[in-house]
Amino acid sequence: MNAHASAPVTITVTGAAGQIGYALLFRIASGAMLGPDVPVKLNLLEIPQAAQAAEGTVLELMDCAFPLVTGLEVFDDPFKAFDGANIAMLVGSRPRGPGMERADLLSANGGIFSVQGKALNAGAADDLKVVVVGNPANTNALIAASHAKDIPASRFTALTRLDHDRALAQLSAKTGTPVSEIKRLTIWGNHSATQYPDISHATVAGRPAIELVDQQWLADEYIPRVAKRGAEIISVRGGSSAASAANAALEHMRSWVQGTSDGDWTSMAVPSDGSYGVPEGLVSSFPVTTANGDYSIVPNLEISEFSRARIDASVAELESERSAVAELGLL
Ligand SMILES: NC(=O)C1=CN([C@@H]2O[C@H](COP(=O)(O)OP(=O)(O)OC[C@H]3O[C@@H](n4cnc5c(N)ncnc54)[C@H](O)[C@@H]3O)[C@@H](O)[C@H]2O)C=CC1
Ligand SMILES: O=C([O-])CC(=O)C(=O)O
Repeated sequence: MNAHASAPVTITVTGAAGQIGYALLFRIASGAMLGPDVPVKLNLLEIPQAAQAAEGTVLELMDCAFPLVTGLEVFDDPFKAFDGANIAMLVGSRPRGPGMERADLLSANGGIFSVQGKALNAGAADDLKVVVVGNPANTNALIAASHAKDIPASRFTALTRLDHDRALAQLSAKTGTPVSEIKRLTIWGNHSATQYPDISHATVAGRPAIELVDQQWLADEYIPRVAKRGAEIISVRGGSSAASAANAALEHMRSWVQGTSDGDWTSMAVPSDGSYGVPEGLVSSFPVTTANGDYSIVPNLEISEFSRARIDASVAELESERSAVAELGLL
């Protein structure tokens, strides 16, 4: 008799031999993403030069004897790796180094996502869910979606959960309140230094967050700290965030599949439906709730002038990235 109630979910992780891949795969295999009753088949995609290292990770995954793992395979061909994929976690791409902005990676990484969009279109499962982690994540998701004409663009999302979690952690530290007591925080816009971590609708232990902190701290310390945290990690750690990024990617997918809690929301970069004045189609971060495997942008939030200016600035950056990749012929 099959010990598991459900059929295995096929999860393709790209960049499997990289630092995020190494921090992510073991946790997915343990059931931390889809739950303790859901068997998983893991497809690991790498470039040919790194396929052997990914094979080494497979040996280690085997050695964990995870009861939920029903398959483990390494590929260097995206068309094979995405065949039948229910979930695609697009991590594989070059990280930035010190002194670079994420947008500097557009031309280096953009090409990866046009090919992967085509490969997903060719063979992924009908219920496909995609999260793009590789930077610049929002625009890479736009590129992938534009090459997957038969898949609804709404299935292509990008990771701003790490920014969301960083914003929670900083507000928790400032107010001396556990993160579990902080709700309704939002990351708007691009996963870049222009992102806007917004606490105007957030509550801390049931109280409006804006009553607990002063405006100067918010504008001069909190927002830049969260928005530039990636660069801070690179300078202190000597390499870009890995385990925290893997955790955020896992949480992004866990929320999408398992749902957000009542009275709270999370942040995901998703193709805009025109909400909050964000031009349709741009992959921009919004407050979202999730239920039954679908997400919805939280409607009708009041947007102050302070927030409006910041959302607009980040969206303008997304528009310029879209123009840049269109000029590179990547859309
Ligand atoms: N959205 C977010 O919040 C975050 C995004 N990132 C981004 O995630 C990406 C990966 O970061 P790391 O794992 O630290 O980099 P890494 O350099 O350690 O690993 C990247 C892996 O991707 C592989 N790769 C390259 N091209 C590929 C392709 N076409 N198909 C499959 N695999 C491919 C490489 O061989 C390498 O093993 C970077 O672009 C980084 O900037 C990192 C942290 C947070
Ligand atoms: O900053 C980087 O290049 C890596 C990243 O996206 C992050 O840590 O948020």
